[in-house]
Amino acid sequence: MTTVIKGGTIVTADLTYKADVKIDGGRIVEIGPNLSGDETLDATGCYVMPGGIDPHVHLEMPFMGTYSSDDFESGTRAGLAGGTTMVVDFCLPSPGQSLLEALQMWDNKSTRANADYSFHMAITWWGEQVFDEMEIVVKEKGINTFKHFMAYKGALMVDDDEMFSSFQRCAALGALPLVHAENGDVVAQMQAKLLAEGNNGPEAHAYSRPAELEGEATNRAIIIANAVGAPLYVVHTSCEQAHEAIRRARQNGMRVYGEPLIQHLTLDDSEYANPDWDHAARRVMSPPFRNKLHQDSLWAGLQSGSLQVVATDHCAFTTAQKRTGVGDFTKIPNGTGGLEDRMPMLWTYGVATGRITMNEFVAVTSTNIAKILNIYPRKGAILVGADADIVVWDPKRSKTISAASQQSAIDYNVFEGKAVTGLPRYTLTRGHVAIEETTIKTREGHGQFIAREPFPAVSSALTKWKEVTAPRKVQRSGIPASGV
Ligand SMILES: NC(=O)NCCC(=O)O
Ligand SMILES: [Zn+2]
Ligand SMILES: [Zn+2]
Repeated sequence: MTTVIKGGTIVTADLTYKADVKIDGGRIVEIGPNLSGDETLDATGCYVMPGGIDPHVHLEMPFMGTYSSDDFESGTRAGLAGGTTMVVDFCLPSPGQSLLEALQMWDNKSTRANADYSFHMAITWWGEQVFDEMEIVVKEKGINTFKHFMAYKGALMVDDDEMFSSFQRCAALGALPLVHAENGDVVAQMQAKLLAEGNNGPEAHAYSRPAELEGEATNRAIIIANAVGAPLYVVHTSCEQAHEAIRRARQNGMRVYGEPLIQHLTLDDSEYANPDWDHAARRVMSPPFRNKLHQDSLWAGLQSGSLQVVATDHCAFTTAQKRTGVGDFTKIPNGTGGLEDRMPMLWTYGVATGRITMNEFVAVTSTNIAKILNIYPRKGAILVGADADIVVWDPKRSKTISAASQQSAIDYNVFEGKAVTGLPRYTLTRGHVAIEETTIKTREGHGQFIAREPFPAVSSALTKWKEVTAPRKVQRSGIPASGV
């Protein structure tokens, strides 16, 4: 059966034009005027864009003694409702656990996904087994990205030694290292000091993770990546200090990418001063929300191209889960939701305000990350042959965000009460119409794992450059006698 999206304006990262889109077998088969098919979707007054890709989500994540409450079913349903057609989750081996064994656990969890997905592999410890299994992960399991937590001391954190070894292995395999950049040692000390001083509320979470600690760690990760000749992707870049490090590295010719979150772009640290403990705790995430100057920096990065991707780090915990940390902020599970709201919030606060163009919106919500993850143009494109992961975006549809009507499994929404204009009329996942305005037609299990090849071009360029600039022993004909 063929489907035609008719009467809309196609908006991609670099083009805006009027055309119909014909879909067959889950792929785009024709783009042009006056197309017809078995089924027609009316896109009059709408923009036809690549579905969003959220490269940073944690569905059913085991973390801080509990599991994040959205699983692959509710999480991908929430994503589709907001125009996101693919997510990338993080496979997290426990320290000492085989990467392949952990991957099997993540494979089991993801079978209920409504939309396509992929995994990043986390490096949570280092040894010969990890070194060997990284090759299998890249060459046989279709994963070309490895995540490193520079925070969460005593849990997921790795040190500089481990990062250097892992980044080196990434470079050799043509894989991309990712970092959560915060100085975990100093954060741990600051947490202990704040608690000892009686500062145990959710606001102390923000005090314990100042922007300088993110900037320092971002810079450190960049320097390590550069030392081994690896590219680098910095997740949830939240502040000017981290952005500055990324900007400087890029100006110096390094392949470093930065990913602000929609939460950091639109919500600020005044939330932690709320007298309602639940309100503040629901917004505890790492890095924490920052002030408006940092927000301006992140927006400027998206505008100028020094930051490339807007994600959510969707990691949703219920109020009951958050309350584990009453009396001790270090026990509040870190994470917030955002999958359903990323695209409408970015459209409302980005495109509708004139901060970014429609084409830039497409670039930062899908095309750039599709290229970074090496899945372009299968994903992130409106092109013949691409997967029909499409959002028919109605710039006039509006709503007020509310937990009462959201798809996420949790009982609140950090964007509660925000009025957004710009919502999906239809969201298609490989040709299946999963969302028709407020009607949910998702199919559990429809989502497929998207394998990602390594990056031969980037890694061979960096390796070549490393070789050209490598330290060389100076050959000397005569060596003077020692002076002693
Ligand atoms: N960000 C956060 O607070 N929770 C999820 C885990 C992570 O990405 O650090
Ligand atoms: Zn993180
Ligand atoms: Zn995360």
